Amino acid sequence: MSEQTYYEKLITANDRGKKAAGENAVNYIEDGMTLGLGSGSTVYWALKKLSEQVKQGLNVKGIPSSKRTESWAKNLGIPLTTFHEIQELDLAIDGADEIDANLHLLKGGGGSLVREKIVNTASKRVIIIADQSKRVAQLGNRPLPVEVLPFGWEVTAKRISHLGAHITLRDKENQPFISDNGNYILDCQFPLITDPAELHNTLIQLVGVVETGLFVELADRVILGQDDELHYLEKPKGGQR
Ligand SMILES: O=C[C@H](O)[C@H](O)[C@H](O)COP(=O)(O)O
Repeated sequence: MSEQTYYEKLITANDRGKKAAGENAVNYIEDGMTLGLGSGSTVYWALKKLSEQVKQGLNVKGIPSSKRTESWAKNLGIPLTTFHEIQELDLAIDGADEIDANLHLLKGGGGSLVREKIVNTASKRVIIIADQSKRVAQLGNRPLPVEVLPFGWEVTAKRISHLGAHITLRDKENQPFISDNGNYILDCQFPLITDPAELHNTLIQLVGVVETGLFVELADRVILGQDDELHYLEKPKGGQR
């Protein structure tokens, strides 16, 4: 079964929620905008809807946050640009693996966290789309993806484990998973994460760590879907980008 056919099966309420949230996010796109195109199965639906509007004459340009998104966008006829041409984007639309009440995110389930963070931080506004199951009281129910340099990854993993995490080197078909940037991903199961900013700041200082999947104060709005029903979460007042 192709990846696209798999996504389009829409078996569960959460599958249908991803579609509803992804399609709804396209309402925030205006003619002439430059877009950050996030990664994952929820973003797939946003791209599909966006492609319909592009066919009807909407003028936008996007920067994809993964090779997979780039290939989808090309197949769907969405015009692309690069950071060589433009360094600030109007709006990024991206998925997430966990979302807490402060709109802090845990991301990287698909291994695209580095490019996603570059794209999101380059965007004036970030809208996160997800099914309702991604909403959590506290981040860290699932392992935190951390992208690391392959050289000496064992040393980096040991240092992270000293911070209290159980580490698994992500694999794909019995080989280490390689990110779009040629790096490894360590899936780090911490006890629940009480202070995402502090944990990110600690991890990012370790030599060998390229980026963490903690996205703190980056999301401006979250659209959560379950079946056809949508719920919106706004960044708490006083939050900064
Ligand atoms: O690396 C992957 C990304 O962070 C995705 O945005 C995240 O895993 C959510 O993916 P999905 O929409 O497939 O649940």
